[in-house]
Amino acid sequence: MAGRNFEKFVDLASKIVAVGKNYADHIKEMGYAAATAATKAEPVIFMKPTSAFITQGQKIVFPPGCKNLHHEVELGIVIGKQARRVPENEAMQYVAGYTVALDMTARDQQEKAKKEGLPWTLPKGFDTSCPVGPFIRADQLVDPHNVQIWCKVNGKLRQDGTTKDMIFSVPYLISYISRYITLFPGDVILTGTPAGVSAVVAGDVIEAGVGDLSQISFEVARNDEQQ
Ligand SMILES: CC(=O)CC(=O)C(=O)O
Ligand SMILES: [Mg+2]
Repeated sequence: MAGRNFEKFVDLASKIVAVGKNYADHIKEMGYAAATAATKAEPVIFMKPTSAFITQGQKIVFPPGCKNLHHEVELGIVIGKQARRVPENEAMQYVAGYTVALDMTARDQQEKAKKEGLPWTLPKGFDTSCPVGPFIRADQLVDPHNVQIWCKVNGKLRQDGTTKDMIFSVPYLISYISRYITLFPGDVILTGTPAGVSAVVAGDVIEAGVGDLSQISFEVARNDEQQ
């Protein structure tokens, strides 16, 4: 990790690994069955392509056919060195830092996929579905399990959570994911969203942050190819 510049982690990343159902209040608002001791050992994992990344100055664009686009604010973990089958008690050594991220979700298309037992690749992985903020060095966020994550739409607070409420911790997630998928420097893990997800329309401005350490502002645009 030493000597490597993670300010532009988006250019280094080879993948985005996302965690679902990591906050009990979001599990409840989505109408999912409550987490049990059994489900607690098994986080929900899905992926977004790196073409989903956008950074400040770019716009979030509705994917084709989507009529219900949701914001999900999440703490992003930026991986600092190759991680394969990492034990939980060593996992924090693999963290270069953090960022604020939006897991933009075509909710109507995700609900359809869920009903049909199909993957969430397009509802979660379309171009512009992963806006990210500035890099936060690991030493700037000493306790990633005690920081506010928030999201406003047009100045109105919609999500106001704390990472204290994550069901699966940062080291658990790195350890769990790296048992199956090797993580590389710059890769980003999205750690799940708290309650308050809601719909946005073209012209809305979404602001989000991890405490006051990393903040973003993105405008939502319609898709000009929209039928
Ligand atoms: C239901 C979801 O969309 C899962 C997810 O992304 C989450 O953050 O939770
Ligand atoms: Mg999410």
